[in-house]
Amino acid sequence: CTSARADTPNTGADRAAAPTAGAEWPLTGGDTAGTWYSALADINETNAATLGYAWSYDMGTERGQEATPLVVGGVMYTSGVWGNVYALDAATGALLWQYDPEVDGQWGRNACCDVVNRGVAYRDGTVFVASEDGRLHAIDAKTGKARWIADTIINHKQPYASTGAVILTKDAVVIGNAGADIGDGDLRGYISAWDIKTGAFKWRFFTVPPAPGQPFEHPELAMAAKSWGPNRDGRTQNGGTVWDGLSYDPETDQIVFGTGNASPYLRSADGVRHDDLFNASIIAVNAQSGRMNWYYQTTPGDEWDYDAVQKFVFANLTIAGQPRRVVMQACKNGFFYTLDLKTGKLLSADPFTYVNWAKGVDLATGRPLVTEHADYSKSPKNVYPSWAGGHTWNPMSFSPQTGLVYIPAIDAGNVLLNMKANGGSLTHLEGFFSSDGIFPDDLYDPAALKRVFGPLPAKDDLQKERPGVKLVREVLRAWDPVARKVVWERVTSQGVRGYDGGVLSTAGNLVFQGRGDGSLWIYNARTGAPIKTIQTGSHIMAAPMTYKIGGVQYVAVQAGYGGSGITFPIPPSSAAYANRNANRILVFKLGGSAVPMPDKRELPPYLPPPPLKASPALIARGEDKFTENCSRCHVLGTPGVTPDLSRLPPEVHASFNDIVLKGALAPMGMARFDDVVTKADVEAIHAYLIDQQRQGYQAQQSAKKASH
Ligand SMILES: O=C(O)c1cc(C(=O)O)c2c(n1)C(=O)C(=O)c1cc(C(=O)O)[nH]c1-2
Ligand SMILES: [Ca+2]
Repeated sequence: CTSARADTPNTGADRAAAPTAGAEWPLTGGDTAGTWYSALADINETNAATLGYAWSYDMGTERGQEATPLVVGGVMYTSGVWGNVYALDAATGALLWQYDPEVDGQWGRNACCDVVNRGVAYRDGTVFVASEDGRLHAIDAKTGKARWIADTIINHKQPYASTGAVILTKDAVVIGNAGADIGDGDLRGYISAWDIKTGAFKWRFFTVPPAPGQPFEHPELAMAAKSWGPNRDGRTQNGGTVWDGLSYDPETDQIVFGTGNASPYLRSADGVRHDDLFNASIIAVNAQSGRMNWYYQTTPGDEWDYDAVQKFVFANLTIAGQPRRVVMQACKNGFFYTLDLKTGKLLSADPFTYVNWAKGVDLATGRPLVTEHADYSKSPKNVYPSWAGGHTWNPMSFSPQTGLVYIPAIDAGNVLLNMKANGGSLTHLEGFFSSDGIFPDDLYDPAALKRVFGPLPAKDDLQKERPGVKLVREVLRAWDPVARKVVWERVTSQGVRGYDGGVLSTAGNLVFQGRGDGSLWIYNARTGAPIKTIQTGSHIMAAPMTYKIGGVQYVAVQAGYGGSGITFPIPPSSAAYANRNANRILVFKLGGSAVPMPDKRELPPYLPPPPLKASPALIARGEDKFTENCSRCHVLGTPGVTPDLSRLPPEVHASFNDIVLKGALAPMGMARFDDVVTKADVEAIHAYLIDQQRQGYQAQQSAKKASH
């Protein structure tokens, strides 16, 4: 079902490691090789300039959209926030059905980076999705009704979530999960396999060993346990979540996946950085047994949130004169890895973006040559890449036609600090443990951060490392995996993070990528010359895909801002700053029209704040507690993905304690926090918010007066 259609040229398919997507797009990544490449060439470099709007579908939500839709049998299947599934007529956009997994809003807290979902899987009339709460749903593709549901989470007290796309092996559905950045570091990452027909449990592979003294669930963990050093407590020192990048290679019957960071980041009890297997590793397991075939650790003793979960691409490459079937990854840690798919042998590891945490990778040992600069335990360091990664979940694309990999790279460092040692008022930050990683972007203001985080380096000093290059930017890079170098590149945003999109390439010699500013760019795949730009008015983070129905080739992409960007104010450059953050599926065709713009964003006015009698000390404590527990999702005084808490209406003020401590708004996704904040904390947070509202209200009233 994944073969290219006869009416489409497929010039480079000999270099692909799996049948290429054509009229249909049956897997999230287009094919089992995960190339995000299509053999369709009706839209090509000679006519792409006439590409325009065909149809769109408003998904009814306003958060991050990260999935790539599938098209099978004329129907588009895709997922949105919480794991909602949509089935649409792929020619018209008419909704056939929508499936709501009915996730308890309390689970929203477990998602470090928004309640996103990265896609569905399809086989023989059934659609599979992982909902945000880690349940696996098999849905009848005709009716949209559940066939079976399996709860894949082993411990509901720990902050597990699931955001990645599931994969299908010959007879199983395989699911990963998330949560290695939050809580106190108590959860263990794992993947699990479930019978594709019945949903019955088959096997589970843990990525880190159990606590010392506990029995190993499978033999690989005995070896992993030896790499943790003598002082691991095992209760809080874990990690290794598989939150994206699950791949299945039918030829070797292997599942290839990456594991997330170790948690917490700074956890060494004896001052020594231990490897801590299998954190930040690439692993291949036998799809039948779940037993490990090989592993390669990208970032031993990961202290930088360098999850190795970025999506994999399988390809046939000639390396050093030898034909090889390889697995490639542009890792969060800034290195582009090429490994032999069968054996896991490391073939190359080269920086595809600016890197200063390691000097390189020793190909003989496979180990990175970690620099002193990477050690932020004693003083803050601007470490490249940032915790967001040199490349993250946004799909890269491999064109077997050009032999190039198109990487949406994040060329940014982050000021990492040990909060316990830096003299700030805060020593713990939810989502970062006792570290923090601050982007030195155009808005970076060390003076404003000093009370809470302690002294931080001045921007001018950081700039000296790379004069003339913005400290935060995003760059689309065409990477030659054989010559191991950049062939062309385009800066897609700079100054502040653009949260630009994933990539699609096609046999029409085209590369498609959306940007945070709402534009969809189409490039010549060989040269990088821009062919066409379409303004959509919607922030695009996800990757486009393409399909053909009734003789017409379409390009589709999901739009919506959120993901890890939920933590920060929406950047003024984002389309979601000027316009409503409408979650839309946007579809294009040759000769199409202009895209209808979403409504303009309207900020609610500041209402008069409730009376406040609070000491400056209480307000400062409120700022600390807000930063520690609330700022992962909420912003103040500026557009955000979730409500701006400096503009609360009277009814929210009246029930503030019940919302935070009793979950009064849990059905809307605002979880209760009574296990981490006390009533006194909530009073302090509320005082801080009222004070923020007072400042906003006063500024608004003076502006009104001035304009009269
Ligand atoms: O370690 C983890 O469990 C985990 C999970 C997730 C996630 O599930 O979205 C992200 C991260 N880490 C992470 O480090 C990260 O930068 C990130 C960005 C995003 C996103 O969707 O934009 N998710 C995640
Ligand atoms: Ca992580």
